[in-house]
Amino acid sequence: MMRILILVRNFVPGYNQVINGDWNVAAIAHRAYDLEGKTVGTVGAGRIGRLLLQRLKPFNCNLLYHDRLKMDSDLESQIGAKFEKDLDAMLPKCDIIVINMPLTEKTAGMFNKEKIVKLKKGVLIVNNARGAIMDTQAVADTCSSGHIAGYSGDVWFPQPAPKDHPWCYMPNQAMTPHISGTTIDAQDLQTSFVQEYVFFV
Ligand SMILES: NC(=O)c1ccc[n+]([C@@H]2O[C@H](COP(=O)([O-])OP(=O)(O)OC[C@H]3O[C@@H](n4cnc5c(N)ncnc54)[C@H](O)[C@@H]3O)[C@@H](O)[C@H]2O)c1
Repeated sequence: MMRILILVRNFVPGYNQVINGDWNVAAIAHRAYDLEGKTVGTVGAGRIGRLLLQRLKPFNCNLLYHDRLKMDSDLESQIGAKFEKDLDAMLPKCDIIVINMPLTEKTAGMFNKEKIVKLKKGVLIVNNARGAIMDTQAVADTCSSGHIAGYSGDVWFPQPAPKDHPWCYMPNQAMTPHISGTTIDAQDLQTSFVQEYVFFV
């Protein structure tokens, strides 16, 4: 959710302006949008994909999901997302695509140049899942050409990312190291799981 908002509102260049002592609102605003009314599609609607869709609901977006499995209709209507059986049919409808499926033999390199050009020109992509689901160079090239207007995630291939990884240098990226699961709260939770396990063995 945070990564979608960072891309939609063009947050990173604004942050960089403050660091550099600049003040140029127009330079940020010409690429900043409202999330309301945008079409957001998740590729994978398991635990993370569903939680994302639930969090997006109050933003009044048009929500789509592609998964191997359709949700039961009660859950689908509660979440307010429409199932798209055919991924290639969903891709051109989305202003924002979020990757929430596992890395498997089938999904490795799935988002290659051929797939990316099926996306709307100016699409924003958030990859929560695994870096290797994307074709690294295809993402860098299509960010540079402007077909992808913004790319964010914390997953890379390989990890740790080498200093010369193409995603470090491509325009309009909002990448971080792999930090999603390492908040203080998440570490506390992991510690309590380990303590519970040790107590029982
Ligand atoms: N960035 C991070 O720190 C971080 C943290 C947790 C998980 N992850 C990644 O996110 C992924 C999703 O996590 P989750 O907890 O939601 O997993 P999950 O298993 O609950 O959900 C994955 C969903 O993807 C679907 N899926 C599998 N193969 C597919 C395909 N080929 N096409 C379309 N859908 C497909 C499954 O049916 C399932 O609904 C994980 O596999 C993991 O790689 C990343």
